[in-house]
Amino acid sequence: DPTVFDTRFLRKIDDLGEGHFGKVELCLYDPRGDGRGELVAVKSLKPNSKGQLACHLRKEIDTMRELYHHNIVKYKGVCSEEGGRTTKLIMEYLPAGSLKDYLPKRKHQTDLKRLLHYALQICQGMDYLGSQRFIHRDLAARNVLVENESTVKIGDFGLTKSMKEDKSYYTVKEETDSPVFWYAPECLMDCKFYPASDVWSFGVTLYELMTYCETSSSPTTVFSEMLQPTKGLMTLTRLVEVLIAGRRLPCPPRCPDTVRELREVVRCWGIKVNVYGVHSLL
Ligand SMILES: Nc1n[nH]c2ccc(-c3ccc(NS(=O)(=O)c4cccc(Cl)c4)cc3)cc12
Repeated sequence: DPTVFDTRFLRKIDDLGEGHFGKVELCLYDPRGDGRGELVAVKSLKPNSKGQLACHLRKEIDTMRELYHHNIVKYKGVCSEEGGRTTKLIMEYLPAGSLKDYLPKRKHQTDLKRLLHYALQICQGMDYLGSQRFIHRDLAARNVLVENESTVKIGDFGLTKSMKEDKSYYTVKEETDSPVFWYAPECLMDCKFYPASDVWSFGVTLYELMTYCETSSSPTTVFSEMLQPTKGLMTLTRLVEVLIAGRRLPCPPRCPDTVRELREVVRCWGIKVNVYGVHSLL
């Protein structure tokens, strides 16, 4: 079975990213032992992670197994260790890394047309995800990978949830280390995630694209300055207050009005009320 990887032949080369409970590593899978094996990206839990997190990773694996799209990172298989008690997710390796790694270094070679081409591909990947009745819940530039200067792929599904047949949203039970500055108001206020919540996060990701993912202009930097000096839970309360007051991330320099309108007025951060929970900001 080509989707089963033997841990004996998996050798770590580098770190690719780290979440609260997991990590993504670049590994060489070299069953012939001649150093000419295949480079893969391996997602695993950090040591001493609690049992329920192993269940989360297995659910992420089950999700990725079902996804086939040009703008979604390819699932390659799994690698089990410790007698099957721990499982690692094996994905295709994209050497250019995430938009967060790539854009700041390529600012002068990336024009508006290409930024919007990336935005379109993120939409195409997310549209496919929605068509499979999944809500991503963590769309952000750090989770969008660059295959080459013309192609990007959604690269992490750690918070992705499937909507039950009879439901149009997902209720969060417990959440740690939440990417609150990418969250729509209904997520912050009611812990409910709708497909439209991903649209809000796409608006924040579009803002990251238009600022070339520069840390000085990042949503975290800008919102933290906006909310000073709150900390912890107060940040969440204060963030909801400023969003209800109508404040938003600023329009990046040289951002065309059409893109600003897409983000702020028409689709992503619009102040709308409807039964489907599209940003139920009053
Ligand atoms: N360069 C790559 N090729 N294939 C990949 C698959 C995933 C990733 C990846 C995807 C997402 C991240 N974002 S991240 O914020 O580091 C992250 C978030 C949640 C959980 C974890 Cl373990 C890591 C970091 C790396 C990179 C590559």
